[in-house]
Amino acid sequence: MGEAPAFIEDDLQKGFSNGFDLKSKDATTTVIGNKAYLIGGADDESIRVQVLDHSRGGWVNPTVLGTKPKPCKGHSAVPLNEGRILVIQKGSSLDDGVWFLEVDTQYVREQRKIFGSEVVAWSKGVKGIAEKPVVISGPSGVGKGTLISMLMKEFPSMFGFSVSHTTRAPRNIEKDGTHYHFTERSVMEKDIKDGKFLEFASVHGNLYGTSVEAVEVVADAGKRCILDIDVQGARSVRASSLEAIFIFVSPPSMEELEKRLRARGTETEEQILKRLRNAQAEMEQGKSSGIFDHILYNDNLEECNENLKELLGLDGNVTATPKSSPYGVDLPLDSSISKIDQKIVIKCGSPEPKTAPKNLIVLDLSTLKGGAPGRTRGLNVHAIDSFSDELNGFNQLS
Ligand SMILES: Nc1nc2c(ncn2[C@@H]2O[C@H](COP(=O)(O)OP(=O)(O)O)[C@@H](O)[C@H]2O)c(=O)[nH]1
Ligand SMILES: Nc1ncnc2c1ncn2[C@@H]1O[C@H](COP(=O)(O)OP(=O)(O)O)[C@@H](O)[C@H]1O
Repeated sequence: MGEAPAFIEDDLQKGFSNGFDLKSKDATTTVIGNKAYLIGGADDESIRVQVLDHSRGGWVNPTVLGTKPKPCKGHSAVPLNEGRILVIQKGSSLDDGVWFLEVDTQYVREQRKIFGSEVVAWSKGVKGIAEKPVVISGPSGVGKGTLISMLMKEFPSMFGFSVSHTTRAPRNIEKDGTHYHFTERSVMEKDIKDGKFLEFASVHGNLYGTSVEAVEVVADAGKRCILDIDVQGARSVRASSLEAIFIFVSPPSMEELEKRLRARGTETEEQILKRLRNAQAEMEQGKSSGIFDHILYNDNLEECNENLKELLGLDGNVTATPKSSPYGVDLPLDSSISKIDQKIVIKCGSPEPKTAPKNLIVLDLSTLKGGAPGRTRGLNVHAIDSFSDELNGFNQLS
């Protein structure tokens, strides 16, 4: 950050004069350390990013991960720290226009090792913090799906289901996009390689996985996410940056588990035997791996449902967390931006108290959570006028 090193200035000049593929006049250049990040122009229907890396001998097209912003009518870019650039899209609504380009966060560093090349990752800025997701694991036939359905039926506005991807064939009653995203193995493998999955595992001979988007859309809807995933998946989530509550559902006995699995009547004999064999290992791992915060015994279904609600703090009078309301503010086309500590001030138009009483937008970044490959949550935004006491310290503003 700060002044660009002289060689970067040189290379930037060369980059432009060499006609490096920079078509947009709205592009910005942000220097962090020994690299410059050129943001602007369209690429695959998203904003293009190019990196000037002196140690690699010039401009490189990085692998761009995360959910990408659509091209816009210009943007402002502000380096926040060594790892992230704040990008504010002009002319969009505040709900859609605040983005973070991660250039050296832990996630980006990990992905750089995997790809063996330059990596940057986009993450959308979102208001409010999501409640901790609930991970539910347990052997096939123990009653996970039944318990989750009961919970979602009783608290429809509170919980949302993380719809996994799987390569297994749909059962009769299962709908694509509701129970699972049924998918081809080759497509899913490519998406895994492209970093679109939070976790994945091979279970009973099929590939299953939770996409980053599956969890984020539930949180976007202001709901608490429930994941029904196997023990390997739970272990991966435990090791990830997603903070969750981990619950293992245990059957009263292996005989009862077999009875339920057979009574459900959705698997062939061969599949049932495979699931029962895998159940042994899952039970051992579930009870001793240290992954799970709670073990729930599903003997009597009603009792188990009550115990699950108690674990989730739903046994008293509860009200759903209200969904955060949209900002209802548009980011101006013509604006200037200042940063002090963890606050950003966007100055819109002229500071006329009568005609533009709330002409400044303040983004408080001190409570940010999450990040690429998912959303960056906890953005705190409000509008003030330029005579507000809150501006003390924003001496860059004229
Ligand atoms: N790791 C992982 N496991 C999953 C995912 N979705 C489902 N599973 C697990 O895959 C296993 C098989 O699920 P399914 O085919 O629906 O059969 P069922 O458990 O017998 O209903 C279960 O243990 C699920 O919890 C996922 O996205 N990731
Ligand atoms: N406590 C219980 N007692 C008896 N049957 C149960 C109980 N819980 C679930 N079941 C039944 O067991 C079968 C397997 O349940 P399901 O929710 O599909 O399991 P999972 O999602 O863990 O594979 C279903 O037919 C369900 O109705």
